[in-house]
Amino acid sequence: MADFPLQVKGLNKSFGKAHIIKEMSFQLQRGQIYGFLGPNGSGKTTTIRMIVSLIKPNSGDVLIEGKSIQTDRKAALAKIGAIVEDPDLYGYLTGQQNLEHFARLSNEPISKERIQEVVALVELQDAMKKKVKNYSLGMKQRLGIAVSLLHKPSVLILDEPTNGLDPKGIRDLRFYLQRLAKEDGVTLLVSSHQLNEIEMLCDRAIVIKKGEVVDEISMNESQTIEKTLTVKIEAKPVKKALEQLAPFGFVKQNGETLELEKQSYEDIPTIINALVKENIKVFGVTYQNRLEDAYFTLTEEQEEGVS
Ligand SMILES: Nc1ncnc2c1ncn2[C@@H]1O[C@H](COP(=O)(O)OP(=O)(O)OP(=O)(O)O)[C@@H](O)[C@H]1O
Repeated sequence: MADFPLQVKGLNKSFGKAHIIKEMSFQLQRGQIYGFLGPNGSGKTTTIRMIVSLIKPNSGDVLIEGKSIQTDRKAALAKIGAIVEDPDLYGYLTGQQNLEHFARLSNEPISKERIQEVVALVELQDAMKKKVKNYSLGMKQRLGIAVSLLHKPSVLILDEPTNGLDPKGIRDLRFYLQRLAKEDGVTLLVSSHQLNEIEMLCDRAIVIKKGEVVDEISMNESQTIEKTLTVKIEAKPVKKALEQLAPFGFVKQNGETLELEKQSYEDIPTIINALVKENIKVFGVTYQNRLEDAYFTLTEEQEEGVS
């Protein structure tokens, strides 16, 4: 039987007359990392706030490990961890003191060993005696994750966790989160606007628009199918470039730009070389990956058909 630690069932939410979330339903498989994508204002944060019971839906339910957030709230929340807004850390306390403080606040007893475990998980051992006000943003983010993991949740929800992180911070975070999923079987839902990051981090992505799920995309497919890029090339003379690109696959001409579908990243230099060696002038090369393509198709082009 399929194992879904988080099930969102027919959620609706209105603010005043505005119907913001409409029959939102999706479910997450255990140990998988899900991206939660959608344009600004599409309802990601509102949905997440309902999942973690910060606000009440008008109708529908959320089941966490089968427990209803409506009728069995305490049991449901015992299995979920989240960072929705900036984690509420105390700057004048050390990392260790912060963790001890949040451990005391927890409904369930949390052992000293568990504190050490979560510190090791986010690799903050060396920073435990340091005051949090002296932490980098990435370290604060990791401490926030450690706090949210104290009570051993099986589902972890992160709302735009890479906001403000530098590239190294983003990469480190990705490694911790992937380890959590693969080694500890934690199921993650991560909202973000960084499509490349979501593609690297996640197994699947749920795409929403105007408060409704429009699709669920598997990232594994895009990783296993090697040739996923649409390469766009501006080159002159266009006709000659078109001839040179033909052996690489289907070429679409869009004004001065040639679009070569289903290419792999590693092939880009070979493609450019084929043009340059024929004295064709290359003015620009861009590429779009599959998630980006899918995202824009789902959230923009459909717009005309709707409303
Ligand atoms: N408390 C509230 N009162 C009234 N309207 C609200 C409230 N919270 C959210 N909204 C509205 O609900 C809609 C969805 O907002 P939400 O923050 O969930 O979107 P989002 O997908 O998380 O956006 P972003 O990507 O910009 O963070 C927006 O139109 C927002 O103005």
